[in-house]
Formats: sequence, structure tokens, C-alpha cells
Amino acid sequence: MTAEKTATMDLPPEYISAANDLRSDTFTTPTEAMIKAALNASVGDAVYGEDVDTARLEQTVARLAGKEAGLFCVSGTMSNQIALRTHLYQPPYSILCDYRAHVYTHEAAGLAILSQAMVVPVIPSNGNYLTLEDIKSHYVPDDGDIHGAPTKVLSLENTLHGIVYPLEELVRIKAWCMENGMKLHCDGARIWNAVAETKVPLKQFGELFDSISICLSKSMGAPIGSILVGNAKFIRKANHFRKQQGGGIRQSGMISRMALVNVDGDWKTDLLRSHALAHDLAAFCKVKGIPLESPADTNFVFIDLRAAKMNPDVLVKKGLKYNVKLMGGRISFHYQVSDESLANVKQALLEAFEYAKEHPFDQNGPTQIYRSESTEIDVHGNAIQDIKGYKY
Ligand SMILES: Cc1ncc(COP(=O)(O)O)c(C=O)c1O
Ligand SMILES: C[C@H](O)[C@H](N)C(=O)O
Repeated sequence: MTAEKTATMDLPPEYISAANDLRSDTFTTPTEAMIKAALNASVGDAVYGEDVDTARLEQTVARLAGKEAGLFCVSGTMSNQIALRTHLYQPPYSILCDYRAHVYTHEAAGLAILSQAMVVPVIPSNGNYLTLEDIKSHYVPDDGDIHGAPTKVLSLENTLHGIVYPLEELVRIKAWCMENGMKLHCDGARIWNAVAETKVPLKQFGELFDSISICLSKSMGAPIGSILVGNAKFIRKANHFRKQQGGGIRQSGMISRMALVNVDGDWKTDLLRSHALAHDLAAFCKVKGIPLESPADTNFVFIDLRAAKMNPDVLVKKGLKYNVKLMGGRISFHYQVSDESLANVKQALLEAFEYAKEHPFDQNGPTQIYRSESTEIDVHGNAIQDIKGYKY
């Protein structure tokens, strides 16, 4: 699963290479091994449970997580949304999560619309992850008070913004959830990164969470998909909601076989390489005095744009100058990022930091992890439009 094994289709390199794409680990591209595996995939109708490779992928990931069953979903968003909906019964109810949680900030109000749930977003008192004390002081108890929407599910993220969730805190939270009849869901879009970094087996997280959404299309490099894992009864009902939301796909064997290439491969070594690149950049930022928003535990480096008074658009354009694709203050590493891109992003970051000293930028409005307008670049990495006319 090393970087050189990207596909060698007869397409221009910028179409298939993610070597300089530090916008997100969602930009990893299918490898030649994946494309070849897809050619030999089963072709059953997965809606009827007749696709062998889809079933194998679901059972493989469920087994790794120590759960009874798994369900292939076309995206992490779908996997999260149907998981949370499945845990919920009689409204009014609420879901508690970190104020930065993807299920709250980046899933288009799915919890409000698909689950009719109120969200209780909480700012962690330690700045990094929710503690049991944070949860206890914000959840809505089911005490019969008709003003409230009792909290029925905690949705935690591991990793969140690349931050590893301490196992001992998860154990405390789980015990409290069991005492208080609350379900515990994990958005595990990057749980593989947490496993690789902490060496805590995925099965140990599986014992703590009632459900985990495990993405295959982020650091694991698959083109499509996530696996939702849980007990058999939960997965049966989640499958019902998946169908309702149009997620029952037919011959998914080809994309399942593509995902299995890395799931069955040496993913820990390759994820740890991406973490080493991120740790290198974080150390560089420390030496240069470039502030970070959170600890770079795994594959993300979050630049504290506010503290640096750095304009994300300038950072993006400095990235283009040094042939690295960025989309804001989050710098994302993955197994296909080249060593050269690490050197290049350091140059881009340093110049943007120096530029900010002469041209301080006050970030009005909420901090975003990426800027849509700044990512208007063509396949050759050239800015389609001059971003706010910056001359630098
Ligand atoms: C933490 C987290 N959860 C869930 C998702 C949703 O995944 P998808 O983009 O496949 O819907 C993402 C997106 O990459 C994410 O970063
Ligand atoms: C935020 C966006 O939806 C995607 N999950 C990413 O991490 O790039």
C-alpha cells in the first residue's frame, strides 16, 4: 500500500496522483492493485445479500471490530446518519457530540432532518476531547421534564481533527452511558489512524461503542465506502434505514474488493508513515513559531489561523506556488503523500506565516477546516480564479 503503488492508468498524472494533495485523506486515489481486484469481483445483488465480496468486506471489518455484523454504506455520512437514527426511538430526543463533530458540522443537518433530533454540541473543557465531566454537565436527563429533549445517544469521534481519544476516558464514558441508558456511537472515519498510532486493537474500541462507522475511503485509500458495525439486531434495522435513504446498492462487489486490498494489507505501516510526516511538520511549526490549533497526534496538522493572523486563501495560493494542494488551515497527510510534498508544504507555510506578519488577517466568522472558494483549482493545480486578488 505504499505511495508508488498508485494506479498507472493512461491518464495525466494530476488525475490519478494524490502525492501532492494535502487537502484531505479523502483525496487518496485507487491503486492499480485495487483496480485489478475489482476486475475479479463477485457481481451479486447486495440488496438481497447475494454479493460474496460485499459480505466478505462487511464480515471482515465487523470481525476486526469484534462486532456481530457490518453494513456497507456508500459514505461515512450515510453510515453515521443511519447509525444515529437506528439508536433513536421516541422523539423528542437529543444527541450529544463535540461542537466540531462531523455529524454536527458537515452532514447537512442530517440529524435534524433524518432523525428529527436536537443536537447538544459541547466545547471540550480541555480543548481537545470531551471528558465525562463535560458530558455530565451538558446532557439532557430523561427525568420527565416536558421542556427537554432527553439525550439518548453520545456520538464521539476518534480521531477528531486527528486527535486520539484517550482509551481511559472512553472507558469512563462507556460506564456512565450504561448506568444512564445511553447509547454510544463512534464516528470512526479515522479510527484506523487511532489504532495504528495507539496500538489499541480495533476490537477494544468495538467493546466500548454500540456502533462504529468505519470509513474505508479516507486514510485506507478506498474510492468509496464505509462499514457500519454493531450487533446483528442493530445492523438489521440500520439496513432498513439505509434502504430508505437510497443506500441499498446492487453489485457492490467491485468496490468492496477494492477496499479489501488495503484492509487485508499492511495498513498500519503506511498510516504510521503519514503520521510521521504530520509529526515532522508539527515539529517544524514549533521551531518556526507557527501556532497549531490542536495536537498533531495522527495524520492532520491544524494551523491556528486566528493566532497566526494567517489568511487561509493566501496559504492555499502559497501551496499552489510550491505544488501542494491545500484548502485551508488543516494540512492532511495520507499514505500517498510524497516526502517532496512535505518539504514543499513547509516552504508554503513559512511564506504564508511571514506574509501574515506584514499583512495580518482577522478571521471573521467561524473557523472552517476548509475553504470552498479557495479550492477552485483545475486538474493542473492552477487557481481557476485569483482568490480575492491577493498580490504577494
Ligand atoms: C470525521 C468524519 N466523519 C465522517 C465523514 C464523512 O465521510 P464521507 O465524506 O464519506 O461522507 C468525514 C469526511 O471525510 C469525516 O472527516
Ligand atoms: C470535512 C469533509 O467532509 C471531509 N470529511 C474531510 O475530512 O475532508
